[in-house]
Amino acid sequence: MRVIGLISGTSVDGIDGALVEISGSPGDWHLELLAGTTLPYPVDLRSQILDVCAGKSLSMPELAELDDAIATVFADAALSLQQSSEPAELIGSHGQTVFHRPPQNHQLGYSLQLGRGELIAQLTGLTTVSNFRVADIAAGGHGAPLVPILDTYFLRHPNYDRCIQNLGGIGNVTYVPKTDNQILGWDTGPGNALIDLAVEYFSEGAQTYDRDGAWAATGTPCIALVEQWLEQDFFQQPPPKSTGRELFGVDYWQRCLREAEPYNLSPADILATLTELTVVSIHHSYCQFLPELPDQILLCGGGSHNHYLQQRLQTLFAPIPVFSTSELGLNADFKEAIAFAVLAYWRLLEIPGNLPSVTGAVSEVLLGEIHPVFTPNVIRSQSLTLSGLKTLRF
Ligand SMILES: Nc1ncnc2c1ncn2[C@@H]1O[C@H](COP(=O)(O)OP(=O)(O)OP(=O)(O)O)[C@@H](O)[C@H]1O
Ligand SMILES: CC(=O)N[C@H]1[C@@H]2OC[C@@H](O2)[C@@H](O)[C@@H]1O[C@H](C)C(=O)O
Repeated sequence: MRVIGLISGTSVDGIDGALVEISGSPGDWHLELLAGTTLPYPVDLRSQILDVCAGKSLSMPELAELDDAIATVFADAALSLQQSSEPAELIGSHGQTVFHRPPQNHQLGYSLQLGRGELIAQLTGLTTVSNFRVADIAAGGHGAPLVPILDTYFLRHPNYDRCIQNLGGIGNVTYVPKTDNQILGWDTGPGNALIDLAVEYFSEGAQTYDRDGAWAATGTPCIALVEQWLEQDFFQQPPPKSTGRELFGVDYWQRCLREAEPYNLSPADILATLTELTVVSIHHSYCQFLPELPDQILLCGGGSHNHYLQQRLQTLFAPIPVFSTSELGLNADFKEAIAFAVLAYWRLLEIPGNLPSVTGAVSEVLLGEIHPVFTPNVIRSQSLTLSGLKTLRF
């Protein structure tokens, strides 16, 4: 089946879309990436989303308008993906996280993704699965990270214990041992979110990220500050754990800037220090929470293009090799989008998509809500599901 996966992550840079041909059966899935695209958000919409992530209040009508504006851009990404390829049959849309609160004590977590699936279905004419995190949260889990199940199926190696490290706005790891031992995974802390905020501040809005890590590479990290920041509770907390811009967002960045003042650091030094926080927090969490260090570290997400960050990881983890999932055939830029295509497909097949050993949920659950396409007097998705039933032996 040809499925489109869509996501905008915590960097809020735009919608990553992947058109994927999925075939096979449980235990023997096959994936082919037919097309990938990144559609940047319109500047105004991006700044509205970032304001909401930073705590700005919205009235209910404003919330509805924002939800639909995001859904419309997601639908545009799905439509543009099909312009030069055969049409898709299904969409899995993660949406845009604007608020994430992990579960605490006996209080359920809360995670809100905007860009409603029913509007994407209407605008694209394709059945759309969305709201992937809520079922895991209802089962007591964090609802994140969800991509580890994809890593498990597609990146397990018989001879190597692997860590797959995503470097998005937030960083997260999947530990895939060579044996049938338990898969582990958690959010490691900041990925690029603080680096992006610093670049935007120091370039007075002219740049939004440190391309290839070139700016940070001209600075020197302040190790005393990194050690001070690493003492924070989140880094010491054992998995399951998840986080977001609520913690590693604007307030955190402003605190970093204040705490850097006594050290008289240049912008390049501050960028190198924030990059070092990402690197050291990853190393610290592997050393603390893995049964043993892996044989290989595979990078994905936009931060895998940051050469300085990659070199610092390589130096800290030497002699463990650090390289991109793209080198193994799983596109590092579209892996998350691919994952939501796969999860949508599994939702139709009624295959659970969460890993309780990662999210902390009490059980496996079906992820995602199915939004059919309603045309006058006909529910289009029924024919899709019925033909699916035949070929997939529902
Ligand atoms: N060439 C590059 N050099 C350095 N950094 C880069 C480069 N390309 C992308 N990035 C970084 O990657 C970020 C986007 O990464 P990605 O799209 O994986 O994040 P995301 O999906 O929004 O986040 P998350 O995975 O946390 O949900 C950008 O904000 C930027 O900081
Ligand atoms: C709530 C939320 O959107 N979490 C994101 C975020 O970005 C990276 C990390 O934190 C990860 O836990 C998750 O996204 C990916 C797609 C996941 O669920 O695996």
